[in-house]
Amino acid sequence: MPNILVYIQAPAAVPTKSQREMLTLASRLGEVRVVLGAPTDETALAALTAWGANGFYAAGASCALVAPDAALLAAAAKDSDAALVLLPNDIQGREVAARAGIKLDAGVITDAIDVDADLVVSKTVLAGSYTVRVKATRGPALVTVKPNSVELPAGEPAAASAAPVQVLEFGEVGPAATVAGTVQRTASGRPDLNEARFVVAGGRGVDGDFGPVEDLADALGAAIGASRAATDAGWIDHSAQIGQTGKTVSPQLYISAGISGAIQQKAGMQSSTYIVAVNKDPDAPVFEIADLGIVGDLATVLPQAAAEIRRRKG
Ligand SMILES: Cc1cc2nc3c(=O)[nH]c(=O)nc-3n(C[C@H](O)[C@H](O)[C@H](O)COP(=O)(O)OP(=O)(O)OC[C@H]3O[C@@H](n4cnc5c(N)ncnc54)[C@H](O)[C@@H]3O)c2cc1C
Repeated sequence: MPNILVYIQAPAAVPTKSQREMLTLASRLGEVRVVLGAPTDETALAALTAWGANGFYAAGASCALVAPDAALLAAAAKDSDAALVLLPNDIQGREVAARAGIKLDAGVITDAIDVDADLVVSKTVLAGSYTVRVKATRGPALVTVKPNSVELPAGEPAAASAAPVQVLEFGEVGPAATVAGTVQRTASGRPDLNEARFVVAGGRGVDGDFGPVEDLADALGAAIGASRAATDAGWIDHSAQIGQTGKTVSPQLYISAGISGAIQQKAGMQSSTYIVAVNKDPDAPVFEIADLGIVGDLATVLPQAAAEIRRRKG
């Protein structure tokens, strides 16, 4: 059985969905060890063990920055003779993969949606228009996995006591930077946009009022996204931007409201499983990729949808 490493950037008492997906995928393929990107406690270690970790690698000194995390990951890959390393497909995961790839002279594959038993990786390319199968020709393959790609087992895993932690020393990693303080972001109560199963996104068509988008998102339990026109207008924070210069999401359901469907917007959402578009212009390009298109005013359509969802939920 090959040794597989999973990089867990921020371990917590309840692993995030994308962390659980990486652990589920890794457990299918081999013997799993987790590389801890930040110091943590017994509760988080026990939760990760329940999801399949057989051991942990931690840094002698505090990590949480890309340079030391990449050094720790490379040291762990050498120590475990790993055949595969899974990382999140976000900015930090990709950067750690790239830096560790250079240290290990190993192949880096991003945007993965699956890995088979021969460690052949399926990944989406060209804004989700194609799926290709690729294999690293050198080194442990460093693979960043897109959220919502791996089906989780039904129910919670049985509780487990924390697997052992091995502390690795890897010397100076410079440039000299350290975390001077940490402030946790105030939780919005909505799912994280990167890994949400449902996303409702608004564009210039909301005309400054994200109320209907927020209301539908809350009825569905969805995250909120936006086009660049909406974030540039200051109607919503830039962290909500989806597209070529924003986030890439692939939820099971993406509801696009008042967004024309420019190529740069499609680049961030085209691989969503089911796309619903609401636009008052029947010729809007977004309808070309929509599974369900609704021609209408979002200020009318979205509240109706939210009310019907709430009625059905009881
Ligand atoms: C290098 C580069 C990078 C870019 N990166 C991104 C990116 O990451 N993400 C991104 O989104 N864009 C990006 N853009 C911008 C992109 O080209 C578009 O300009 C942008 O996506 C348009 O946003 P929009 O669809 O909200 O606005 P518009 O194109 O103005 O479309 C608004 C739509 O709302 C509809 N509408 C209006 N009122 C209503 C209503 N009441 N009800 C229903 N529908 C209504 C209209 O019919 C129209 O189709 C980038 C551009 C460049 C050049």
